[in-house]
Amino acid sequence: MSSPPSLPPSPPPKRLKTQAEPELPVEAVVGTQIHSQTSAEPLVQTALEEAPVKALFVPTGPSSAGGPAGPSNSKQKARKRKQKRPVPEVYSPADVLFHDIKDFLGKEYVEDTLSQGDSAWEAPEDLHTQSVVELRVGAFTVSGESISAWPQNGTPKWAIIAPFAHPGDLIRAKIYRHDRLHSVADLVEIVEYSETYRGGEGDRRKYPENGCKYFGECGGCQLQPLPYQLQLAHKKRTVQLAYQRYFSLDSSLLPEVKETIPSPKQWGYRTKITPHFDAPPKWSRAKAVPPTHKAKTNGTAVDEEASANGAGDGQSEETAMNAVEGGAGAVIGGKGASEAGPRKWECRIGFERKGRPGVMDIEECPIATPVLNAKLAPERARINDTIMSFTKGATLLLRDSLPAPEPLPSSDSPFDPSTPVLPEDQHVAITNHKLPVYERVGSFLFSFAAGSFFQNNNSILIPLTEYVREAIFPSSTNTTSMTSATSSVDSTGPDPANPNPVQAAGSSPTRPTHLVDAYCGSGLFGITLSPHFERVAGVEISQDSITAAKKNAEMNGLGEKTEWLCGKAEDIFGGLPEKGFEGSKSCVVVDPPRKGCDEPFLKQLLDFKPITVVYVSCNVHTQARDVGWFLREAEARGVKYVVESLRGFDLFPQTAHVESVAVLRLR
Ligand SMILES: C[S@@+](CC[C@H](N)C(=O)[O-])C[C@H]1O[C@@H](n2cnc3c(N)ncnc32)[C@H](O)[C@@H]1O
Repeated sequence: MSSPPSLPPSPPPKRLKTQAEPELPVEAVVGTQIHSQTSAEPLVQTALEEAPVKALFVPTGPSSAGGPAGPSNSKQKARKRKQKRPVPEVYSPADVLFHDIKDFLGKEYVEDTLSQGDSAWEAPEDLHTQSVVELRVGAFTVSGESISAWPQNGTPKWAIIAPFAHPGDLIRAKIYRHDRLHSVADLVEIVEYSETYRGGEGDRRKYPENGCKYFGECGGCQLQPLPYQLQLAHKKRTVQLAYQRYFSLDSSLLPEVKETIPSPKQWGYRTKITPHFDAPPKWSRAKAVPPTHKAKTNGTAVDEEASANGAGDGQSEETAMNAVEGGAGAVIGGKGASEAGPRKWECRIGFERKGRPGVMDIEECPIATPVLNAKLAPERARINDTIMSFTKGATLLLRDSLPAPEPLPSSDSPFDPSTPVLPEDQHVAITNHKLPVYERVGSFLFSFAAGSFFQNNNSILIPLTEYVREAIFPSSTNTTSMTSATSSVDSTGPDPANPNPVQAAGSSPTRPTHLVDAYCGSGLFGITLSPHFERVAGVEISQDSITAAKKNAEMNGLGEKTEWLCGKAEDIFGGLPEKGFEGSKSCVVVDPPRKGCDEPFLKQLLDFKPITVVYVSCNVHTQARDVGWFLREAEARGVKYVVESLRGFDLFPQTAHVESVAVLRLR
């Protein structure tokens, strides 16, 4: 059992007053540009000329530490020649960014430049790494960074990406890297805050007390400075752009993207956090106690994998030195520094920094639930006490759980849905990835291993599963789909007005009686939607997840009604027909990992030919690709599916992430 949470809730009160805040000017999002220019002054300033930079934002680029300014010297040139210039993998964040750049600079210009070979990689002559430039920001990228044109006067030929700035802001930014048709920069200063887009007292960048104290340095929560309604609008735009870019069929086949469904909790919602730390560099360990174990031997609280930074010893050292140069203070005193005393390495436990390697120290994370924040302090102390024994970096796991129910519900004595919902201050934090976590979703209780997948924002799971139900049974939702998805916070059980919707639907040939939960994990959709179906099957590739789903079904008294099938990727639907599941009476919920569905899966889905497909996705870009593929392949077989609705769900407020739900119906 963990100690009770002691941290106060973190939401900044001012931020919640969104009614009076401006609508998102859609043209300010990628796709349209603002190339306004207020100053006739030269907009480029090299680091040599530069006045001392006030550290408004922590510089993020790896080269921020300093170094020669201005035109490349011969070493730099040689390095440039050798530099590999990989074109980003399609659907990756870098590919999405390149689409942003393409939209911003103009498709024709970009395609023309790309066709000329290497010129897309050659930065304009007046733009050097280490130079500080003044920019009027033109747009937002999908990931929530700013994009500005270069040159600022005249036809834009190059884009500059800088964090933490908004369309319309006038900023100073320090270039640290060139890439294909763009440079990446640190934000040095906001000279003028855009009033149209943001501005006012609520602007967290002006009033840092309004938000997370790590904003400006931490790599997470990029959208945090935006009022919540603008975050939702940004995510709607992300869904629209993803389908414009990756759908591959005519856009007339798509409905308008609906408003993003908000998260009931915008702070303190995250039920799982995974802070990590680097191992101490060799030089710091030399004088300390010799290592007694590797991270891997700690089988409880530390994830067995090395840290997400992948930092081995050498890399840790480099990271630490970067940190001292960048002023983050991980190392005190330089090599052999006598005045400052012997150099000392400090352990940092937290998350990735924005735009630079290494971990930043985090004492609290305001998007995490209170019990996780309360547990973070003792976990950090425990690692700090033993840090010299780690030869590899590692990742901690903290997961919010209900206390284990006593007795544990079973098929003989299932979970009682009338059990009161426990208040948050009675939750516990689980740190061993093998231990079970318990979560309540409406009338159902779920259990899964702490290290396995479960959605990380419990507060939105009822609206999400309700929305999926309403999408499957549209006749009952003509007027209520939006309201009930946003307001139903108490239970996902049978509709009291229509307690047996399957029988009530009676003879309707298009009303599914069977549900297939594909990529079912521990059974979230299959179990929460079970009251509305005669039979439910979950299919999955992971045996552990299937075991958890089966147990969850039994715990909730659904053992008889449900089937949980562990399938091979190439035969994932194989076991369904013999269990009585036919496409003509089924709907399928599809919820794959970020890489989306593979072709064998989609082919099997098409062979199955369900009445409705509800595709829930944590990566709208691969979802757009898959939906396009599915419609095209169906058409080729003479089968017609239509995309009935598209909409984002805000599972991760303050971040740029959007969960997307597409509803496809057989015609
Ligand atoms: C995003 S999770 C969704 C889990 C579940 N629907 C939920 O909401 O909790 C994706 C799941 O897909 C499973 N998976 C990955 N590849 C698969 C495949 N080729 N076929 C079936 N399931 C797969 C993973 O094991 C994981 O449980």
